[in-house]
Amino acid sequence: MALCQNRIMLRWLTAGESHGPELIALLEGLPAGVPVSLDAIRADLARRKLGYGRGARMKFEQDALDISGGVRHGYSLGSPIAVRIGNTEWPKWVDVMSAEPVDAEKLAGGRGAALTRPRPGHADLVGMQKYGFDEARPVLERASARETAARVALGAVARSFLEQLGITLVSHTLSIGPVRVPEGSPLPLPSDVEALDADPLRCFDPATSAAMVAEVDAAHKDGDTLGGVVEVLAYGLPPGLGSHVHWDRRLDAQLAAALMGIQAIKGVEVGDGFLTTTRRGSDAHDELVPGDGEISRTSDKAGGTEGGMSTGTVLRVRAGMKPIATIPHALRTVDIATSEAAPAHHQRSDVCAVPAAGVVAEAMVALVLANAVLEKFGGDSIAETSRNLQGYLDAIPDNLATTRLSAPYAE
Ligand SMILES: Cc1cc2nc3c(=O)[nH]c(=O)nc-3n(C[C@H](O)[C@H](O)[C@H](O)COP(=O)(O)O)c2cc1C
Ligand SMILES: C=C(O[C@@H]1CC(C(=O)O)=C[C@@H](OP(=O)(O)O)[C@H]1O)C(=O)O
Repeated sequence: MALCQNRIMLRWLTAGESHGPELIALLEGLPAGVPVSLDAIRADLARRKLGYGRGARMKFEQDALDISGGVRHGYSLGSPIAVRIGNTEWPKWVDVMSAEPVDAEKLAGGRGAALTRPRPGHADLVGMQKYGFDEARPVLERASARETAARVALGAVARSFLEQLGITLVSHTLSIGPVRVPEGSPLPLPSDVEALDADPLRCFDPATSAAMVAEVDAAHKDGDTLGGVVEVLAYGLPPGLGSHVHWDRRLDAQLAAALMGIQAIKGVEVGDGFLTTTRRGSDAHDELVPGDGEISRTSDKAGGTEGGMSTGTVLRVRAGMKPIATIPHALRTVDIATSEAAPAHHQRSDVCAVPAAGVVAEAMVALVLANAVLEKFGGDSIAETSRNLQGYLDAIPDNLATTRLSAPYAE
């Protein structure tokens, strides 16, 4: 949900635990007439499972998708869209996650055993303190990034809405641990998405991707885990989404909050972000030059926003993910049942989930941009939103018109 307190146009909520029967997601405020295809959502759910270094669960668990409201014959109705994603692992967890009380002997040992050795870096310990639990299961079930499947499903719908307006998103992996795509590498275009999804790490640079695979192998061998950085690009945005007039109307602030709301994301950059802080002002900004009937920017260091508003160039945001906290070579912790030192609990986990985080980041950016579009242009049907957008673009006076794609990225 966008940060904006008083002008939320698009609302979204998810529910469900990692090993519960299903995830539920609701999207409210989408205009009518947006194509919503179960196959397209399934394709995005499959993309979220991709990535070299994902754990065993990704191989055997299927996302059983169903839409139970808001869509008819492949198009949105304008009513709330309700999505269900069944966890096919559920039969193994019926007792452990039952909504009804369960006899204690059914939970003794195995999956139902109390998790009293909290993992440093996960939500376990502070969640127990805050919610008054004596073991980590009730905390980790909702902290788990299994929930991101629900957000990706809604993000696929938001992406379809944006695509109707000529706005296309691309996400890719910039770094895994210390291995990084060289600075200044070309940005992937919408036409590169298929190739990106085929890459083991969703990295656009083949040599870097090969080095990333080696890095994941090395971490796996050492019983360790890795983080990294993903980037999301949005092509085709109009200028003027978001606003400079108040903190919670700023598009960059809304994007940062949405990205930071993804499990394990610890840093967000817009455009060149922290690199810009090392430059002098004369080298930090995108100069404006007269173009062929339109004003052009000479570069895109800002990453597509100025003053909290989209500039109409390529939006470029990054999210930095910390290494996975469930580490085979377990970290030190305290068993809260005995107050003795102990290794943190570990059953299985991802070695690296950065490529998946890129797909989740893309979904979050899609939802924030869809909200920003609806805030600016409104519309109860996609035709009305589209008309309003075109009317706004047509009304920008010639002497203020800017080139939508800055030179290096234009297709
Ligand atoms: C796609 C994805 C997959 C993840 N997989 C795991 C995992 O297998 N094991 C784990 O401990 N954490 C995993 N995490 C991260 C935890 O969910 C996260 O660290 C935890 O909820 C605590 O939140 P925090 O890191 O933001 O403090 C994953 C995160 C994402 C985005
Ligand atoms: C299930 C998913 O991710 C899970 C996210 C996660 C965590 O702690 O965040 C821990 C792992 O779950 P488990 O402990 O059951 O193996 C991941 O597999 C998924 O992304 O669909």
